[in-house]
Amino acid sequence: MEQTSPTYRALTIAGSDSGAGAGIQADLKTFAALGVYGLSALTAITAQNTQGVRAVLELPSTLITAQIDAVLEDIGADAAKTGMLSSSAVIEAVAECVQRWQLRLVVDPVMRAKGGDPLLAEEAVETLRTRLLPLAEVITPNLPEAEVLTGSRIETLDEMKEAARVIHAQGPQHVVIKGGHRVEEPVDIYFDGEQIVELRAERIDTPHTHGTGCTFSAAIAALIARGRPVGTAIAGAKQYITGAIQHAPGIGHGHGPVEHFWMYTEQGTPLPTQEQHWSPWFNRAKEQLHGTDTH
Ligand SMILES: Nc1ncnc2c1ncn2[C@@H]1O[C@H](COP(=O)(O)OP(=O)(O)OP(=O)(O)O)[C@@H](O)[C@H]1O
Ligand SMILES: Cc1ncc(COP(=O)(O)O)c(N)n1
Repeated sequence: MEQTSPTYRALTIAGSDSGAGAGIQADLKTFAALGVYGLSALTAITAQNTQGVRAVLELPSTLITAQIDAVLEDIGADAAKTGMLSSSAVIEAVAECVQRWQLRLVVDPVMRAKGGDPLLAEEAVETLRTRLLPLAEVITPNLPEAEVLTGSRIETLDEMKEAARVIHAQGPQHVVIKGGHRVEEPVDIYFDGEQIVELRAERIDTPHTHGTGCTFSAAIAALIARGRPVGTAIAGAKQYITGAIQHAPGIGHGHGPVEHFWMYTEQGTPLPTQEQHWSPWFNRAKEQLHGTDTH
């Protein structure tokens, strides 16, 4: 088959969310929505829904390394992102792979789920800081994560800007402090080592923000994989996550997921109702079916 455009590839190294709003599932949907072929290396399996995390199984580090090596030896990745890494052992294994494969890396330093359940062991914060932060091209802490990484309370925009500088000094080339947890507007602070930029958006009044951090960091990785400059990738990801929250389908009884394919919907109509988009191949399927005994 004739190839019309390059196939961009991005790898997510993260945990599975059975509710599919966050984690590896959110990342793969984001990659697909942004036209990037998504690869995945699972770090942990969680039994989770929109209301909370019920159980967690961390996978052996050797299996995590084996997944990364398997996909990179064969397919390769133009960019990668990390999500839930759960322990020092996992972080060590992932850092070793990132170095060996020279990956362009977006780190979402996931520490807790939206409902407060821990997703990273406390003992692992130091390993995250010393082993992974220096390898990160971009890091995207939310406010509580930035507080842990800086050891300071962060409330005001000035404190967010100071935190971005402190975290930048720990190794990442680009720092985005996410403001989703602010009571006021969800302003994100972006520092590239020289300039501070405020990324502004209106607060959307909704409980459905499960997986916003995963989706945001996956969008940055996807846009980097597509060859966009890092600053453009970050600003683009902010627009993308804002639209995804705006079009959240409103499912589940807690913090519901966002709509990853929002820009392909018409006025927010969910995709499955738009059968005209798939009518060419679906009509072929119906023709085949009508050619047999089963209707
Ligand atoms: N209610 C909202 N309205 C508009 N933007 C939001 C809202 N909540 C979060 N955001 C944006 O979504 C992105 C993710 O931010 P957030 O602070 O929620 O990350 P997070 O806490 O890591 O997410 P999660 O842990 O739920 O995956 C940021 O760009 C943030 O500004
Ligand atoms: C497997 C996994 N990874 C990351 C998150 C964080 O996302 P959120 O804070 O929206 O719950 C999560 N809940 N589960």
